[in-house]
Formats: sequence, structure tokens, C-alpha cells
Amino acid sequence: MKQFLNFINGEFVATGKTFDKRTPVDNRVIGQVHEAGMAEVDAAVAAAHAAMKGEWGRLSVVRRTELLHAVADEINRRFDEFLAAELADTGKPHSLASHIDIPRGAANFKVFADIVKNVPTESFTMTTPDGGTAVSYALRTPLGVVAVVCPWNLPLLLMTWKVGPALACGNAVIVKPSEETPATATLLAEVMNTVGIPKGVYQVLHGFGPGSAGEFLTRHPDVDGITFTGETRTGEAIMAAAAKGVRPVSFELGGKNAGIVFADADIDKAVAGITRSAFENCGQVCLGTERVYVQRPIFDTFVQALKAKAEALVIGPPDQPGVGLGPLISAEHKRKVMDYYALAVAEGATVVTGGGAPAMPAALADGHWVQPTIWTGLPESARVIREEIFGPCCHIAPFDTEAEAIALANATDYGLATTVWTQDLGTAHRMAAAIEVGLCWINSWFLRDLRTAFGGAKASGIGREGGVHSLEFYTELRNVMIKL
Ligand SMILES: NC(=O)C1=CN([C@@H]2O[C@H](COP(=O)(O)OP(=O)(O)OC[C@H]3O[C@@H](n4cnc5c(N)ncnc54)[C@H](O)[C@@H]3O)[C@@H](O)[C@H]2O)C=CC1
Ligand SMILES: O=C(O)/C=C/C=C(\O)C(=O)O
Repeated sequence: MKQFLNFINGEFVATGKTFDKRTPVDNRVIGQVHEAGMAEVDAAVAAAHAAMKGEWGRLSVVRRTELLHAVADEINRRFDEFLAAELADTGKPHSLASHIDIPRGAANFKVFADIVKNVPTESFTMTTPDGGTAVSYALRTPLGVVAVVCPWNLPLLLMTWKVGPALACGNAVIVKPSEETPATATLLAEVMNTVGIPKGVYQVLHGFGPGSAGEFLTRHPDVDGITFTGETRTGEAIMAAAAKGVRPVSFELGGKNAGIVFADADIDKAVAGITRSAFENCGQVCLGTERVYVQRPIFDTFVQALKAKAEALVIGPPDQPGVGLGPLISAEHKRKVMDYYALAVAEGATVVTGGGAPAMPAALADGHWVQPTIWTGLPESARVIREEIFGPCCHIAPFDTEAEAIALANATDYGLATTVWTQDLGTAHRMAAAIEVGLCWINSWFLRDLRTAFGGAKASGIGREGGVHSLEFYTELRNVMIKL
């Protein structure tokens, strides 16, 4: 049986306490995960500080960024192993993980290495009160030991999205992968040793949140900052932990994102786009669209077209040809999504398609499969429209005017992303300015340029990462003033 060990100070470390890792495809146990306790957290934090004071802290930016390029190259060299590990942990389609998760996992190291090497800091010259001159400039120093707490939906991609810039800026990281997806963070530890990243710079602690590695790590007084992607309520708990010692946090949290389709949109492109934004990764993407608003003249046509797309999705395991929809991550998450499917009916929804679990072959019957689901007819007050479900489902409602679409999109506590479909440039610009989100896609969805700011407004997050914005969190900015 595969053993997922912690990685502390350059060594793989077993603990006396393990839990099962099951694959979502058929619920078989595929590994034992070694849960880190307080002793392992203490050891990792001490090793991280030692690394910062040692060789890693003294490394030139050039050498540090060369090492990060080597990490990316080594991930690419072991691409098939990373892919197999991610597929076993998540059950997502091969086509998705091979095009998005693993390539982005590698790219996150190269992009931020290059950004750190090339971004200047500010400098000013001024006249002093005595008529002399002073020059000031900014220095960026690492934040220190950074806890990286990760979710299970895009495990390698979202973890390296934080580890890449954190290491590029000279920090040491301690990663707490989701208990559901321990594999790729552990595999990355092998890569770190192979390319010669000094011990203590990248460490992995497995376990759960409350009462386990997640809580112990984020409460640890010697952790200098915490970066987290996951549920908004977990963000609240981590923020409370970080308050002690006034430690900075960077959060990318949940969403209840609106997709808006105007009557002038290219309907085929809009339907294809919303098919992706509602159902990709079995709806387990925080950027996904669970509320769709369609302008009334094309409402019926759009609903029928999206229904046809949903029903054409092939549900199955990662390596099945043509598969478009994998399982949900866990039995617990399937229960949550199925509860929402039942709630939608109780709240009075019309089920356009789906609403249940598909019949699967006997070998897959214990997997966490659900049908892609579309509802219409709910009032905006329905819980299914207000709460993040994180499954392959959406509600579609009609709207008449641009002002109404804006009001509907903004009537949520969340503010992560939106996708707007229109061929009118004026409409596109006005919507982009009016919708309260961190990310606004026009005639596209999940189209990413890693140099741009990424994050959520309102209850969807704190701060932005991406490009130079990552440097704002992963470094301290020091101003140096020199009187000449
Ligand atoms: N990106 C997103 O927006 C994501 C949203 N979700 C949503 O969250 C729901 C719950 O999924 P979970 O995996 O349980 O998400 P979660 O937010 O509870 O867990 C994410 C990470 O935080 C850790 N964690 C949990 N509680 C913690 C605490 N008190 N202190 C420190 N670390 C803690 C977990 O062990 C995991 O590594 C899902 O059903 C889904 O709706 C889940 C994953 C990603
Ligand atoms: O960084 C990206 O490109 C993707 C981010 C997606 C999430 O944060 C998510 O689904 O949780």
C-alpha cells in the first residue's frame, strides 16, 4: 500500500497515526497518509527558520531562480508520475489534468522565478528641508516562514501557485495539502531533493484542519504568514488563528459566481463557455458558474442548448476515452451536493436535466458520481442560489435589462469571478466596471495570464496573488532613505 509521508528538513517522516486515502472513482483505499501532530509541526517550523538563516537565506536571486527553473523542468520530466498521482487522488479526466493541472504546476515555478528577477523596486530623489538631497529606494526581503494551506480541487496547481512565488521571494514554505489529495505535494518533495533545494525550504505536513496539522500549523507562533485557498468558513478560522501575533494572510475563498449571457452573444460560444464554467472538474472550481442569467429573448434557446451539452457529457474514470465529467472528491462531498439537489426540488426548482446520481457499471458503483444538473424557476432567495454548492450544477434565470443583470450578479456575499457573454463592447466594459468581483471574464472563462492579479472581493478573499501582486504578500517592503 502506498505510504504518504510527511517531508521535514529534507527527510520523509512516518508517524504513528495514519488515515486512509481513497480514490473517488470507486472508493478503494489506495494509500495510507501519515498524519502530522504538534511535534512534526514544531520540527518543520524550526527547520524552516534554520533554512532561512542558512544556505537558502544567503543564496543569490540568480541561483535561487535557477533552482526554481530546475524544479519546473523536473516536474515536466516526471510529468507522467505527477499526472498519475493527481488522477488517482482526484479521479478527474486525464484531458483536464494533463492540460491544466500538471503543466500549470510546473509553470508556476518558472513564471514567478522570472518575475522576481525582473521586477524593479521604486526609487525617489528629493530635496531635504536644509536644501540638500536625499535618495530613497525600496528593498524587498522575504516574509519568512509561510504556511501554505491547500484544497483538493486543483491540488498541484493551487499549491504551486503559492509555493512558486513564495520560494522565488526567498521564503521557506510548509505545505498542508488537503487530506483528500496528499500525493502531488509529496511527489514534489522528491523533486525538491533531486534538484538540490536546501532542506527545510519546502516541507509537507499531512493531516486535517481542526485539531490536526492544519490548525497546529496556522496557530504556530513562529509561522510568519499564512496563504490559503478553500472555503470561506475555513478562512475565518485561519484568520482568527493568524490574529494572534498579527500575522498576514492571503486568502482565496469561495464563490457563487454569476454567468451573464446577453441576447447579442455568439450563442454557440456562450453555451460552450457556460458548459465549461458550470461543469468542468465536476463543478469543483471556485471560479465556476452556479448562477446563470440569460437575457429573455434567448432564454429558452439557451436552456435547451445547455441541457443538450450537459446530457452529452461522458461521465467516467480518468482514462476512459472522451470522458468529460469525473467523480466528486469524496463521499462526504457527494452527500453535500446530493443534499443540494434534493433541496432544489424542495425549494420548487424545475429540474431541466440531472438532479441525481448516474447509473454506473458495477466496478465504479461505489464512486462519487453525480449527474450534471440544471435548474430553472427558483426565486433569488433560494438557498441553492445563495450558497456555494461546488458541484456540476447551475440555476438559469432570465433577465431583461443590463441594470437588472448587474443587480442580480451583485446580490451575493461573495465576489470572486464572473463570465459575461456579449458582442457589444460598451456592454462588456460597463459590466466589467459594475460587477463586484476580483475576476471578470468577457467571452471567456478561466483564461489565465499568470502576470495578472488573481483573487476575490467581498467574502471571496483577502488580497491578490499573481504577477507582481504575489510579491506584495511574500515579501516585506523596506524603504531605505539616504541623506546625501
Ligand atoms: N477553492 C475553493 O473555493 C474551495 C472550496 N471548497 C468548498 O469547501 C467545502 C469543504 O471542503 P474542504 O476540503 O473541507 O475545504 P476546507 O476549506 O475546509 O479545507 C481546505 C484546507 O484547509 C484545511 N483546513 C480546514 N480547516 C482548517 C482549520 N481550522 N485550520 C487550518 N486548516 C484547516 C483543510 O485540511 C484543507 O487542507 C467543499 O464542499 C467546497 O464547497 C473546497 C475546496 C476548495
Ligand atoms: O489559479 C488558477 O488559475 C485557478 C484557481 C482556481 C481556484 O482557486 C479554485 O478553483 O479553487
